[in-house]
Amino acid sequence: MEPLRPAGATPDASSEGAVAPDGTVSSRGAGRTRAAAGLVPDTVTASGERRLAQGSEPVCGYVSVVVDVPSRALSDPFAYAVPASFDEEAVPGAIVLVSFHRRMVAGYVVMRASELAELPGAAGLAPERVLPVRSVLAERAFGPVSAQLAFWMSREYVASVAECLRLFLPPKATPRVRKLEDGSYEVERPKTKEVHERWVTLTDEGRGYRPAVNAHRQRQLMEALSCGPVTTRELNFLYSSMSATIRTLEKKGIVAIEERRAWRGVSSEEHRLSSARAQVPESLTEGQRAALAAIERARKAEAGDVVVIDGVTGSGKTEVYLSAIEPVLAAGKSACVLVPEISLTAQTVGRFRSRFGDAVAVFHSRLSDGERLDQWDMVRSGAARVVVGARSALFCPYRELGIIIIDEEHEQSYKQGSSPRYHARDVAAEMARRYGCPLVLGSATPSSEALERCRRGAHRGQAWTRVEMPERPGGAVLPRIVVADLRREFSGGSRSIFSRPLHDALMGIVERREKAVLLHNRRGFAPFLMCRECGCVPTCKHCSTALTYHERTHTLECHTCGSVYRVRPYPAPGSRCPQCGSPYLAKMGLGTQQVEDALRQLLPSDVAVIRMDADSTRGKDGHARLLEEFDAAECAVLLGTQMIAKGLDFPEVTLVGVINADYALKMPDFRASVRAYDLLEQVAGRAGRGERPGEVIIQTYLPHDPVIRAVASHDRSVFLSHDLAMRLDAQYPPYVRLVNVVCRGRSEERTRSFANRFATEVRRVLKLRAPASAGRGSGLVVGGLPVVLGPASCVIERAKDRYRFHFLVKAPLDYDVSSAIAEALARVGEERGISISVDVDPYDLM
Ligand SMILES: Nc1ncnc2c1ncn2[C@@H]1O[C@H](COP(=O)(O)OP(=O)(O)OP(=O)(O)O)[C@@H](O)[C@H]1O
Ligand SMILES: [Zn+2]
Repeated sequence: MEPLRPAGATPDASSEGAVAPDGTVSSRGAGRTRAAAGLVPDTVTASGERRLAQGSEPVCGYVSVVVDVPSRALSDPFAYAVPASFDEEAVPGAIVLVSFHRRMVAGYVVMRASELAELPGAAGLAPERVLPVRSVLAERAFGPVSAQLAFWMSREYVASVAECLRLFLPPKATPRVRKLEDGSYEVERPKTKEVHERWVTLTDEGRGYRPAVNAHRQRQLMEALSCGPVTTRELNFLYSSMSATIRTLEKKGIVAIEERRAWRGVSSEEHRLSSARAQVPESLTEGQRAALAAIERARKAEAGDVVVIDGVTGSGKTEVYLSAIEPVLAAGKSACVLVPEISLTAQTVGRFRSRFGDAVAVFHSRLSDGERLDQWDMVRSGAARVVVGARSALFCPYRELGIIIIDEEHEQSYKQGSSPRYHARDVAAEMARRYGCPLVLGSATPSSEALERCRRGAHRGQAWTRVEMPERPGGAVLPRIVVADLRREFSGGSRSIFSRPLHDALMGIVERREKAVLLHNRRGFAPFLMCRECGCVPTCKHCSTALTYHERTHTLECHTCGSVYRVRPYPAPGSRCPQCGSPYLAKMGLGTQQVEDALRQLLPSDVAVIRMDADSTRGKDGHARLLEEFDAAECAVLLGTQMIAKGLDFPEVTLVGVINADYALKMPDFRASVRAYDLLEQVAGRAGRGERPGEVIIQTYLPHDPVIRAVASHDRSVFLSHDLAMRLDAQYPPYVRLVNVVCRGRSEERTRSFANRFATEVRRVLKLRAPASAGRGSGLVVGGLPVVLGPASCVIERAKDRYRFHFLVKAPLDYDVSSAIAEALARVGEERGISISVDVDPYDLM
C-alpha cells in the first residue's frame, strides 16, 4: 500500500504563544459618542421631506446617532443636536437625516439626553461643534432593548452597529440618501404602501330592517351581512356591483362603512393537507408533560433560562410548543417561533393557525414586500402575538416578548450567511436574557453546542436544561433500520442504484399500496474520491477532513491546511485505493433526475413518483403543490434532497430509503458527520408515524461508520462518543470557539498578502493580550491560549472572479475572541479591492 504524499504546502504552525511586553492595548470604546466632523452640506432637496431644520433654530437636546455608512470602523455613535421643531420625533429608535463628513446620510438615534455631556463619551465635546439633526425620516422603528441588542451583536459578530440595527427596521425601510448631480441630496423612501379595506357592518338599527319584497339587491346584502361584517371587495365579487345598494342602505343608517388596515399575507387559503391541523390531543405523553413543566419553571423564573427538548422524531414537539404558548398569550405577551425556512409550509403554519387563528404572523422568503410589511405591522400593532418564521423573525417589533421557541435547533439555516453573521440560537439566548423570558430549543438531534451547555448546566449566566421525550405518542414506534452494504452489492455484480433490500421494500410498498420517501442528498456536494471496493475516502494526513478532488489538476486537496496530493482516479491506469490497493478509486456523483428515471423504470405506472429538489420546487407554491400531490396520491414515492427530511408528518409513509448515505458523510468539514447523522436520523423519522410500523433502508459503502451504526441502533451515543472525542482531540466546537476570516480580492497575490498581514496582526493582538503567566509555546486551546491556523486557500478558491483566502482562530470558550479580531482589523485597516468577512462561530468553512 502506497500512501498518498503531500505535494504542496504544509500546515502553518507559526502561532507560538509568547509573553507580551505590555499586556494592554487600547481599543475603541463601544458605545462612545463622538462629534461628526464636517460642514453642513450644500442643500437638501425636500423630496419626501416634510421639513428641514433651519440653521438658526434653538436646540432642545442631544442625540447619539449611528450613521448608516458601509464601514466597520464607524460603529461608534456621533452626537447631534436636536432642533426644537424635532423635539417630539427625534427619539431613540427614530431614523434621522444628518450631515456627516460633508455629505448627507441616514442615521439611527440610539440615545437622547437634554445635555450634551450626558451622552456617553461626549463629555469633552464643545456644543458649538455639534451639528443639528437635519430631518426626521421615520418615526420610532425599534425600542431600547433592540438598540442594546444591536450593540451586543456588533461586538459579538464583529459587524457595524448600523448593519445590526437594520435587522430591526420594518422590511425595506432603510432610507437611501443619494447625492444628485447638482450637489443636492435626495432621500429615497421605501415604496411599499399600506392597503386599506372598506368593511360593511349592520348597525344596531339595521338589525331589525326588513327590505321590501321586490328589493332583491337589498335582501342579498342583508343576508350577506347577517353573519358579520364583510368587505366591499368581497361583496362586489360575490354579487357583482353592490356599491349602489350599500350607499342606499348607508344613507338610511342600516349599514355602516368602516375603513380598516388589510393584512396581506394572511391568506385564508385552504390548507388541503390532512396534517395541517393541530387538534388538541386527549392527553399528553409523559415526556410532553415534563417538557411543559420545565418551560413553565423557566417562564416563572424570568431569568432567560433555556430548555432543550431532546425529543425523538414524531414525539410531539409541536404540541409542546403550542401548549407552552398558551400561558404566554394569557399573560398578554407575544411568542416568537423560529422554524427552518424549509419547514415554513402549509403543514407547520396550518398547525399554529388552527390553534391560534389569524393572530399568527408568518415570515418566509416567498412573501412579497407588501405582505412582509403587513405581517411586520401586524406584530407592531399587537394584532398578531404569535410569529412563526425563519431566523429574521427574531427581529420583529414584539410587544412584550414572552417566549422564544426554536424548532430543529440544530439546523444550519439559523446561521446567517452574510454580515452580520449571527446565529439565531445565540441571539435568541441573549434576547431571552434581556427580556427575562424562556428560550425553548427543540430537536430530535440537538446540536453538540446545546448538549454541551446542558451538560454544564449553564452558559453565559443562563441555566440550560435538557428534557428528554423518548417516545412517540399513541403507541407509534420508531422504525426498523436496515443497512444495505453497497460494497457487497458491487462485488456481487450489481450496478443498480437500488440495492436488493431497497428494491424489495419498494415492491412491498407497491403491493400494499403505501407510501415511501427516498432521500438523495447532494447538498454542499464537493467532488471526492471513494473506493468502490472498500469504501475508503482519502483524508488529509494533518486534518481529519476528507480531501476534495480537483479534476483539472488531478489532485486531492485539503482545504483546511492546504496540503495537496497527486492522484489518479478510476478509470485512469494506475488508479489505486490508498487503503486496499483496488483500482476502483472513483469520482462520486449522481443526480436526483437520474434516480427519478431509474424509479420510473422500476415502478408500475400507477405509482406516483414525485421529485422535490431545488429545480422542481421553483415558484411560489412549488413545495406545497408537490406535498399536496403526495398527500392525495393513493400509492406514491416522494424522492428528494434534504428538503424532504424534516418535519413532514405523513402517517401513511412506511418506508424511507437513503440512496447513498455517504454523500452526506464525507464532506471536507469537521461538522460533516454530525450533519450526516442529523439528516439520516431526521429522514428515518418520516417512517412509521401512523399506526403501521415503518422501515428505513440506508444504502452505504461505509456500514461500520459510527454515524450509520448510531442511526441503525437508535443510539445516538454510538456516534456522539466518537464525534466528541474527535472534536476534543482536534480542538473544535463545542470545546472551543472558532472564527473564520475570509479575504477576497481580484488579485491573488494582494489578497494572499493581505490575509497574511491580517493573520499576523491577529497573532500579535492575541500575544499582547496573553497573561504573563502563559508559558512560551503554549498552543493549547482548551483552557489555554487562542491559536491562528493559516491562511490557506478556501475550499472554493475563487468565486465570482475573486480569490479567497482564509484563516481560522480557535479560542477557549470564555475568551473574548471577537474584540481581539476587531482590534486586529482596526490595525490592519481596510484595503481597497479586498473584502473581508469575519465569521464568528462559523458553520460554513468552505
Ligand atoms: N399527546 C399526543 N397524543 C396523540 N397524538 C399526538 C400527541 N402529541 C402529538 N401528537 C401527534 O403526533 C404526531 C407527531 O407530532 P409532531 O409532528 O409534533 O412531532 P415532532 O416531535 O415535531 O417530530 P419531528 O421531529 O419528526 O418533526 C402529530 O401528528 C401530532 O398531532
Ligand atoms: Zn489538512
